[in-house]
Amino acid sequence: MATSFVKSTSIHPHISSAFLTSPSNYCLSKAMALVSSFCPHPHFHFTTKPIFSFSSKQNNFSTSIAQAEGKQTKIGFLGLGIMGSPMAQNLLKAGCDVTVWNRTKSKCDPLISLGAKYESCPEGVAASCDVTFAMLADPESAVDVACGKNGAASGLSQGKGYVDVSTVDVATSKLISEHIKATGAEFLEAPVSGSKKPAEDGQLIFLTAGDRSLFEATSTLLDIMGKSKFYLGDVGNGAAMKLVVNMIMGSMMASFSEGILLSEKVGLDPSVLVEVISQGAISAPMYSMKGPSMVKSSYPTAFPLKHQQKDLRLALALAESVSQPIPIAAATNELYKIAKSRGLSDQDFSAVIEALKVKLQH
Ligand SMILES: NC(=O)C1=CN([C@@H]2O[C@H](COP(=O)(O)OP(=O)(O)OC[C@H]3O[C@@H](n4cnc5c(N)ncnc54)[C@H](OP(=O)(O)O)[C@@H]3O)[C@@H](O)[C@H]2O)C=CC1
Ligand SMILES: O=CCCC(=O)O
Repeated sequence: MATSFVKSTSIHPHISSAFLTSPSNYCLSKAMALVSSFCPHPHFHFTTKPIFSFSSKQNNFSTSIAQAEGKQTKIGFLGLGIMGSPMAQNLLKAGCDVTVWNRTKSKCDPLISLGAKYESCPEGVAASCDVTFAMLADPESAVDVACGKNGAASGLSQGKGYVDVSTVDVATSKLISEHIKATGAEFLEAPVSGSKKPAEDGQLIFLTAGDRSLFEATSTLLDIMGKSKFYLGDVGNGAAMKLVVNMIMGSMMASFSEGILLSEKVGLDPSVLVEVISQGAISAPMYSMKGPSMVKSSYPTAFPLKHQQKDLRLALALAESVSQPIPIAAATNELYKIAKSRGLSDQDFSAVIEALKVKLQH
């Protein structure tokens, strides 16, 4: 059965909710929540450098105890793209000991300047860390980084953990899990819902599955990077949930694009359409966030279009595997393929609207 956990801010009875929700106190309240949600693990303890002094009577844990033990958890992060960079940065800002690697080394530099350590290959990161996170583009890169030459698996052993937060398909996640577990290490898949801004704000939603003990041991870290986490059972369930969510999202964006262009063609102001939608039953943050720039044909990249098409492709294969018809998603996938063929791969997925633009015939 799935279990969901929302980060709690009811830390201390004497701290008012106004204090906790004040922007200037948000980080403090979040960090306090994290300390109170600490879960012990048989092999390693996740501790962060104290950014303030706080003890929780509930679990008898305090940063000072962890310091006295002199065992700061070492966290690895592989893949520093749009998502990986802010996620790793949030771990660093929370005081964690972070070691990074990225295929293009220059993307490590901003994190190194914030205090991150660097290793020259995934194997080196996994060997030097207690738990290693991976945020990679697609199934191919996720497998390569985890299981390839000098991949993370070569540096793993019993007592370590590997958490893959990339969006991949079920078979890929199971394959990675098998390789990781063959080393004696634990595995958790944990794809995320939420884009660039939620990643920056530590507001992601983790869809996890795999070793429950690793889920519990890393919950403090997931809470630094996210606002909630779901534990969904066996490896593959997190990947499947993520693909279903992104299949819906891709179709929503395609339908929204059609609406914007149709409203314009019949002489309506598409900005007013965006406003009307925002007040009604079909309102969604995505429409309000992306609509105004789409109306101006501007697509600043948060979620690259190529990744949305990848997710639709993987969702179609998932549906095929269980003979579930998904005709809307199939048509939507074609639209994203057209957008890719028009050179829009690296733009935001909202640029799919460009695939629907036709020149008027006179
Ligand atoms: N952006 C978003 O809003 C969200 C994205 N996701 C998912 O998260 C994952 C990462 O997304 P995002 O950060 O946006 O993507 P980016 O394209 O910005 O980053 C991709 C990362 O994968 C690395 N990479 C790509 N190919 C390889 C390879 N062959 N070997 C090693 N490393 C490789 C890139 O390295 P390099 O820098 O060298 O290119 C980079 O670090 C994807 O699975 C995506 O679907 C999930 C939720 C939201
Ligand atoms: O995989 C990308 C998801 C983007 C989002 O949830 O806003």
